[in-house]
Amino acid sequence: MIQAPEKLRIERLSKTFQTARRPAHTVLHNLTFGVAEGEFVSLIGESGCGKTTVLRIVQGLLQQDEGDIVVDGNVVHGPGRDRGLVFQQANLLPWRTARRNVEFGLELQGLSRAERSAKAKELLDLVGLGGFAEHFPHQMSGGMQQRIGLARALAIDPAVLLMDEPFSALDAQTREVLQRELIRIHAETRKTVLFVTHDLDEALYLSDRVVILAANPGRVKEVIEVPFERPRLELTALRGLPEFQQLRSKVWQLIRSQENTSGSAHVQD
Ligand SMILES: Nc1ncnc2c1ncn2[C@@H]1O[C@H](COP(=O)(O)OP(=O)(O)OP(=O)(O)O)[C@@H](O)[C@H]1O
Repeated sequence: MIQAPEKLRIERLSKTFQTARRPAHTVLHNLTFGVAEGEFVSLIGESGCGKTTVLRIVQGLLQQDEGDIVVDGNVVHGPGRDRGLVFQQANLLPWRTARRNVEFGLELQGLSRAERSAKAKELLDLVGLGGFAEHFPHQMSGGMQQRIGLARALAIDPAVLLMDEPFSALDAQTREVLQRELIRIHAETRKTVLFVTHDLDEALYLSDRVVILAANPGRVKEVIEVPFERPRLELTALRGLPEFQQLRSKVWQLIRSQENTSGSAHVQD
């Protein structure tokens, strides 16, 4: 149950794409949900149902046709430091060290060099890369680069952290390690997180609630409370619980019922 105040509110969001070569396509229609302070919410739904579009609108990179994005009770317009985004690819600046990549977002804030460096080091410690501050991106694995991307997003101390399939390009083992790390970091920072994934187990493992989107147009189909206590068991152990299997199967049925009505579902079973 949500007890904390709402940190992020997505209110009656609608978006239609108009392109010269395709008929108008309404991707989102009247999409409404909220994320409470400190809560971890995942968005899941079939491929093309509009998950990334929601995140881009929340981030302010894309303009909605109708509806509001409300952060801390204020309607926001355009990008802002109150929202940090982690993408599928870390997109680090290759000529900068890990520390200087994390410092990037701090440079616009008028902090002194010493303050920036101290903050970046603290965040690199948080993501487990304290010993790699002076390494360049090409000297690091994909998983390490994603950790730096997370540290960079956290550097601006956003009210809401937006994550768009941040682990989907990683191998299964690295992915599990980073999922575990994200649970720890979320527990330590108590950040409000909106997370997009194709992976049902990942959504159930990480989240307090899972918002299932229906497609064409994208809208909330159902919101599922994830009842497993924190700190959570390892994913492998969680998967063994009958409660987990039942919940998983319920969510899977909800997603599949969309697939039957509207075509392809690319949610990982
Ligand atoms: N800039 C754009 N112009 C036109 N159509 C777009 C644009 N961006 C997204 N779309 C369309 O909007 C729909 C939703 O795309 P979106 O990427 O939000 O879906 P998604 O649920 O994140 O998909 P996936 O799970 O495959 O990443 C798709 O049909 C896509 O082709």
